[in-house]
Amino acid sequence: MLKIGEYTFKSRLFLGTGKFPDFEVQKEAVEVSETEILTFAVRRMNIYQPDQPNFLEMLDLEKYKLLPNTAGASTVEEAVRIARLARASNLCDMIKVEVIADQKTLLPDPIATLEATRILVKEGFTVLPYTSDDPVLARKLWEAGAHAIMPGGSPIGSGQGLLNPLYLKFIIEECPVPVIIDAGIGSPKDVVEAMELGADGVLLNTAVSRAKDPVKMAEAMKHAVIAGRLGYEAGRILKREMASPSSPTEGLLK
Ligand SMILES: CC(=O)[C@@H](O)[C@H](O)COP(=O)(O)O
Repeated sequence: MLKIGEYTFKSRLFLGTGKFPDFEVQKEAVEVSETEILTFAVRRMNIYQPDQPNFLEMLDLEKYKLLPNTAGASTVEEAVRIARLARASNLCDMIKVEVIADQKTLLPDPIATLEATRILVKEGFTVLPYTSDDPVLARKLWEAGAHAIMPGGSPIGSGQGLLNPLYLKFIIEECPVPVIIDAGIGSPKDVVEAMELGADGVLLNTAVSRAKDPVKMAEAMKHAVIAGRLGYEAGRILKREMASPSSPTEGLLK
């Protein structure tokens, strides 16, 4: 079971809801993934235009915990305002803090992310900051009270997988709260790698929504999370340079 703040989840797959070809495919992909946590940009919601179509209306919201995110924010003030707006709209008190510093790399602003995290923790939110793979910053975030840390595998939407598994491992080993690898996942192989490193979960969007068959990919990601977690818990063998026969020959009659 995955525990974040006061919430408990069976699934360790967090699914983003952007860029699906249409609502039907999105609904099917979400269902088949068996995710329990859906993230979406508050700015993308039609909070101001309730008459406009809204993908949340397609889903059985009893089955999912919503994780609004502050995508689109580039300052502390914007991120905090978006989080408050999400809570005031009864979306959820969990918030993924995303403060983007650079439009080319979509890398997060470390200082603003830390500051927004401090403010939102004090206001009683369950806070999950999206961060880079910097272990020092990750420490500062959980010291500030973040309920989970979400380091990026590689730039958002790039599908490059885990560029710095060593630093991600440092974060995972030190962090006393769950670590969710967020962004840059390209295929189920990347998910297995993240989970085998010991990540508590993965958050992905583009790899599913832009796959040739998003529904099939959502199912593949579900299995990858389970396989990677099982592999981590089972404990892999050590890598060795030399071969070692699968059927030991010692003790056999000559
Ligand atoms: C949906 C969301 O929160 C994204 O900002 C997230 O970081 C996913 O990134 P990918 O699209 O690379 O999976």
